[in-house]
Amino acid sequence: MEEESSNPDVYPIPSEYELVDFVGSGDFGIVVKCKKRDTGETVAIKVSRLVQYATREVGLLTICVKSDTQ
Ligand SMILES: Nc1ncnc2c1ncn2[C@@H]1O[C@H](COP(=O)(O)OP(=O)(O)OP(=O)(O)O)[C@@H](O)[C@H]1O
Repeated sequence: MEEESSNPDVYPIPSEYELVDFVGSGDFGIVVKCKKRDTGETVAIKVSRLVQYATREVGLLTICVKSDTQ
């Protein structure tokens, strides 16, 4: 039986995206392959289990992007 944490149906995907496939899961959430409905662009969306995890990861990625562009 599929583990609940690996089931994309239990996670919200923004309505402008269509769910294509489940990609993988980490300690803090899942990653799904999606297609943007208006442009057809393929993207990976990470859905964190808790908003605190998302906030922390966005903060860390922001630091990485800033460091990379300096
Ligand atoms: N942008 C991406 N494109 C394609 N696959 C991705 C992308 N981001 C993550 N993945 C896949 O989804 C899986 C889960 O990613 P996730 O970031 O949730 O966990 P992780 O990389 O194992 O780290 P952690 O457990 O610390 O969160 C990854 O192992 C990888 O296979």
